[in-house]
Amino acid sequence: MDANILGKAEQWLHGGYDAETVSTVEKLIKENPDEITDAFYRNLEFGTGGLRGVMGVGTNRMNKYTVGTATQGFANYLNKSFPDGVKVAIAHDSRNNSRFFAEVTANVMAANGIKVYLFESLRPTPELSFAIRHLGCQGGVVITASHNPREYNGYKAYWNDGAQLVPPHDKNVIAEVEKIQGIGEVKWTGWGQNITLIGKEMDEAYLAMLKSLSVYPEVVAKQHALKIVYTPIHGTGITLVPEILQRFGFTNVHVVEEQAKPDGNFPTVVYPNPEEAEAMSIGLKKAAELDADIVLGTDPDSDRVGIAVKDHTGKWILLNGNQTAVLLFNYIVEARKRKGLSKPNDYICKTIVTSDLIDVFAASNQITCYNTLTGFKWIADLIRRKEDTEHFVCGGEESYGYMIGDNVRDKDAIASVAMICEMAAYAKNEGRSLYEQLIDIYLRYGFYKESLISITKKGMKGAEEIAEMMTRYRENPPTVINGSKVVKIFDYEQQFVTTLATGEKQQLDLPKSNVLQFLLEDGSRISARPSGTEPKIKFYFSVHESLDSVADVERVEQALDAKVTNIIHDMQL
Ligand SMILES: O=P([O-])(O)O[C@H]1O[C@H](COP(=O)(O)O)[C@@H](O)[C@H](O)[C@H]1O
Ligand SMILES: [Mg+2]
Repeated sequence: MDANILGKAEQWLHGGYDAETVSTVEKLIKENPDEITDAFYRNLEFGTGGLRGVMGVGTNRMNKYTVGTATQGFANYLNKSFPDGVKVAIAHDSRNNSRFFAEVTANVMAANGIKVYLFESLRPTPELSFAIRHLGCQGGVVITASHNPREYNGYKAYWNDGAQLVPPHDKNVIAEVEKIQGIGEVKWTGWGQNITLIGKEMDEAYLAMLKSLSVYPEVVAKQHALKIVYTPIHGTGITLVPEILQRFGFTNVHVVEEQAKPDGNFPTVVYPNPEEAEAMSIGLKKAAELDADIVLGTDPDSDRVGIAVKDHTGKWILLNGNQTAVLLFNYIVEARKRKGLSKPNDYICKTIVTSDLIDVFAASNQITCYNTLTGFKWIADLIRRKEDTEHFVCGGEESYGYMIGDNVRDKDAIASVAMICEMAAYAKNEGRSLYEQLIDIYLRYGFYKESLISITKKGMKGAEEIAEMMTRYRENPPTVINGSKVVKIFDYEQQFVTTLATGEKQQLDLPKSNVLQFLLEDGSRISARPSGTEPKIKFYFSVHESLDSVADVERVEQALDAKVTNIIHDMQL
């Protein structure tokens, strides 16, 4: 075992750690050097969605000590940044230990003289973002590892605009954390001082804001019986999704009972992630039994939502995040036009790994579409930078996250569920399904097909392998993929795009990030990046063709599927 790592682990044998932690570390040092290596080789770092790690002992794990130390660092930074006084809001999801970590966080913040608003029980992440703005807080925290597997937990940290920390704040918080010499420097106990429990009143304010997003309440009133199946997948969605659907006017909502109870063991699923077909399977079964119109599932902290609809043959299909995003954007942009609400400085926003179809849609509708790095914090950052000059309409990304309006500065599955159901009701009222609506979008702008491959590589060794894969692609990029020439390479780490035919390099106007994209002559786009939330490398594929008639859907779809298969083969994945 590396002597440095062992040294770090041995520090946990003294210095005030509790007896159970000490004996666990002792045992692991003797019996499981691999686990000690992974648990201590680094400190938890801010990734795409905050700190995230497996729960257990160690500096690279989620436990009372890493949560407390992170909070002490965050508190120090907040106190320095806002010398006139600091207020924070704290929430948590349904994961094991989430309440405990939320209370640790509240204690440490309060002990540092910070006024704390702690949600009395589990709540969706977007409500926390809303609460920060509503209460005029300078910061906030949600204890959640979102859709990660059950052994994980995490720490989403927010700034005063209700958005997750972006540079320089994330780096500055980490710098403060690194100054902390030992757990003795953490002020652990602030209970009784400065902690106010919040709940019902905040729910009411948030629900009222959500209700104001509705564009066609009169259509929902007509189509109130739209048959909706909803699963919270054992997460926080149960606290507000049925309520907002009722307030929007829907009367035929069926919650998947087997997955209604919040439970950090997520007993009915392998991964509590609506991106996984398996997590949606009980909902789909129920929908088939009921002959429902739509199925929706939210992740444990209710910031992402997956949906399923029926195709033209009546078969249930799961839509991916790109498809849902384009449907939703199309609905909102068209509705704004029809109602005369559009403004010349309206814009929409998505991430660089989200379908180019949205750029095409935006250009055809004379609305600006901005692209940011992966991570909703970057969309929120853009909104803040443009809030005095441009008007944000909606944003979204391929990983099942969407945001409507800017009252919440993180993706919001509560708002999304309500608006997706309103969109389905609107389509139904026009005598069409969401599937038909999607095909119509393809007819207008092109048939785009996206798919994602994630390769899991765990631990220190896995992280090194992922870094090596990225270096290989960077140093030895493919020149032809599936018979189509690579025409441009976007390297977001080096911050330039190279046109291969001329060798010309152009600057990319985004912060540095380890992402590579290959654009092919036929318009296909392949992106590669290490995940910032899980030990994975992700490859995104996007291919497209024009679609001339509904009768062609099957043929074009097969051709696009074949294209993706060939690309994956040529990339040797
Ligand atoms: O995990 P969540 O739902 O909090 O969401 C977070 O992580 C997702 C996955 O990130 P990565 O591809 O780096 O794993 C991002 O797409 C998302 O924008 C971010 O807010
Ligand atoms: Mg989530």
